[in-house]
Amino acid sequence: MSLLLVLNSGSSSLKFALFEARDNSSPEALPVVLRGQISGLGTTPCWQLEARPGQQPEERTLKLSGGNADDRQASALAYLLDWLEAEIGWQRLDAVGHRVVHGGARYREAARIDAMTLDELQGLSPLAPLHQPHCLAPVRTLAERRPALTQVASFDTAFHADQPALAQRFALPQHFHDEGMRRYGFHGLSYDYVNRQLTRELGDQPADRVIVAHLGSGASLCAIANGRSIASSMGFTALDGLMMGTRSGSLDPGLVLHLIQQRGMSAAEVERLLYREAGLLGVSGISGDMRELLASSSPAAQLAVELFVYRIVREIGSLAAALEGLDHLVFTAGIGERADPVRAAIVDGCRWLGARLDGAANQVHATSIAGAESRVGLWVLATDEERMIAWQTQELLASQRGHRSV
Ligand SMILES: Nc1ncnc2c1ncn2[C@@H]1O[C@H](COP(=O)(O)OP(=O)(O)O)[C@@H](O)[C@H]1O
Ligand SMILES: CC(=O)OP(=O)(O)O
Ligand SMILES: [Mg+2]
Repeated sequence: MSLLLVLNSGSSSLKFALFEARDNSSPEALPVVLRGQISGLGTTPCWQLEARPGQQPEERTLKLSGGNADDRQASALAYLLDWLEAEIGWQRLDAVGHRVVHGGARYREAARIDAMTLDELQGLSPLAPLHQPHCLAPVRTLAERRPALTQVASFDTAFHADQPALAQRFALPQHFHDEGMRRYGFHGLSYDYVNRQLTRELGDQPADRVIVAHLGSGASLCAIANGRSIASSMGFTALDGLMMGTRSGSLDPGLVLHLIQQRGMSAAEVERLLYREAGLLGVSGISGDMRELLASSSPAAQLAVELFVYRIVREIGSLAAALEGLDHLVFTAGIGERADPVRAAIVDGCRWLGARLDGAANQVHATSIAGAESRVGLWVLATDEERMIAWQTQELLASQRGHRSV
């Protein structure tokens, strides 16, 4: 059996999955051999392994060395690589597919990683400091341990690469744009997968005007018209747009200048504030984890959740304008799939668009949560970035073997 290993470094988790490689399959058809994650890297690290044939699922807290999130990411990776080596052994793998958050202007589709690619992708780290170093760390480690192993990068940015020119442009002189300073958009593997699932739900009919809300530790929205990304709330970096677990999302660029010029903050201090000390964590002063905020009776926790919802509702308005209307709103990722009160508040804010919730369906996280009178389809669809990465990896290998699968 040929096996594909997938590694997905998010801002609060390290996810992994092992798939059986099968040519000519769709992403949905790839059989999963095992799957799990180390979650809660910013709070309480937890090891989770999904049930496998004849085995119970595992879930336990994990003691990881390191005082800060970066150190915990590194020890989570070391723990996982040791576990994988003992569990499957590298020699059984066809390839490893990695989620790489930033592909810049050059990487518009999945790519095999060689030393030059790795250096180029490493150069994009300042544009995704919470992700890019952690996405690339396992590539380096595996290249050292198993130099013959094929490694592939699947990009968060690729799904957005063909957005209309206006959606990609900042209001800056042309040369900045030519030098790569433009809106890229992220979470593209998730959007691609979720959009496929919506199309299946609609009887293989791509919908005209869709907004997908990927609400995890990182959060963004994507406007999808007939299957193609036409705008996203994230831009040049994954700091833009919505309020997130520890990221501020969009704020007045004049505020950044103020922090530097009037408050005397260094660039590194501003980066730390906006990426790691803001968002749900900064506003609540309690946690960047939505579960903890929903369980808290503190007014600051309530304010953080209200602001999170308010920003999403306003951004939905913006993307609905870009789409000239809205037919379907889809919730996905950690918060989108599991936090029914957050979904209910967002849908309430979208009543002006004709959205009406089926409260009972929402509470049980049903696939369709639209009330009978809703003019907008409302959906909860689980994302599967690992599956998209496995499929893209397999497609790339097949095309390089000279027989592209369909
Ligand atoms: N039952 C739940 N209720 C509310 N929020 C949840 C629940 N489960 C997970 N989450 C949220 O989902 C986030 C993780 O989402 P995920 O998509 O896995 O993030 P990432 O990939 O960015 O690490 C956590 O930070 C947590 O806030
Ligand atoms: C791009 C991004 O923010 O990813 P994540 O949500 O996995 O942190
Ligand atoms: Mg994620």
